[in-house]
Amino acid sequence: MSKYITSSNGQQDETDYFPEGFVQLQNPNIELMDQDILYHLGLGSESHDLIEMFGDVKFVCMGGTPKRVEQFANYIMEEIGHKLPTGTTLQDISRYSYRYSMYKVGPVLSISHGMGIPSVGILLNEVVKLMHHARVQDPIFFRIGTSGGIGVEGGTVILSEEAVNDELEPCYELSVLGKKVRRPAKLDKKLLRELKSLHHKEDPYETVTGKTMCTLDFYEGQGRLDGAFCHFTEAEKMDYLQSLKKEGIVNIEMESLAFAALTHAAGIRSAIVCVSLLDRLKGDQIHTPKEVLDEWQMRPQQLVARYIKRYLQMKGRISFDKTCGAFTCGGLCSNGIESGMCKEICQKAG
Ligand SMILES: O=P(O)(O)O[C@@H]1C[C@H](O)[C@@H](CO)O1
Ligand SMILES: O=c1cc[nH]c(=O)[nH]1
Repeated sequence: MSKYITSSNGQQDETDYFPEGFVQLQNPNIELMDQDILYHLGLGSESHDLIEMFGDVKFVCMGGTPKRVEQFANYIMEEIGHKLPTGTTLQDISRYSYRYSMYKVGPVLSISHGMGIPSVGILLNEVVKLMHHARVQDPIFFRIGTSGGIGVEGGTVILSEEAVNDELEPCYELSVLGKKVRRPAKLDKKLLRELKSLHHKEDPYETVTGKTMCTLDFYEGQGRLDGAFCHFTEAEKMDYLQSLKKEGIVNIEMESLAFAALTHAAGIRSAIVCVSLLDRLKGDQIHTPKEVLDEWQMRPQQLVARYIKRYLQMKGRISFDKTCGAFTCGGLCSNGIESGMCKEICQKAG
């Protein structure tokens, strides 16, 4: 797996490899500190044994609301057959931060990120540091979200090929010391292909791929006519949304840029799986009944759960082939599973 380093000008080079897959921080100050307080998670590098608590994490799954991530934690627990110690229940590890919710189910962390780039950006800073302090190796991050589709029916699952800003650039811009720093908002292409291959033809919905536009607002910022403020016409809105469609934008949401850019900057493979709540070419308001929305929100969770299950199953099926002296994945490779994924697991087992 390629890893990235960021040079002092903020540009990324795909030239270096971080040792052993540990998550590296691009901040020399952290190692010099006596302790690192992950304030918004309610954790600290001295107050908690982060290696003991989180060292076995492989997947970090994020979504906007505390309810969704609690639901995902319970769902993935069922799916992977994870058993909690007798007499215990799932606990929100970050409950005393009163900001984000975090649940751990074996190798899976399920964390809420709130709404918008600032909220997901703060969280990602602390989760990347958590991965580093806990010495987690090669984690994979997913955003499990909701979005507005562009020419895409409500209930459709959308896998993001890349995240773009409202100028359609795959670039996350942040002001640092009063100067704009731009970071590429890249998602992992192989992970995207693997997720796409996990759509079943029996699934009662479509799974599509395309570009995701990330905005700073839900109303005017997404061309809605139904906010408290609106100074454009229906015709202007439709022209704008049609122009997005022509550019290959399939959905709009509010976190993808920071999510893609910060995971990429940290050398972490990531993917964004959102459900469309409506087709924005047909309206602005979300009329769909709550029970239907709840069912739709399960769809990205199901796809990510399939990926996690398959990954863990493959891990359990690794064996050593004495004839060729290599690790093989129990015949799975010849059954159409991406060889890169097998290699990654095999190398670890080796
Ligand atoms: O993950 P969620 O469902 O929070 O993502 C989208 C983008 C905004 O955070 C929010 C707007 O309703 O939904
Ligand atoms: O239209 C939508 C729906 C969900 N989330 C968004 O950001 N926009």
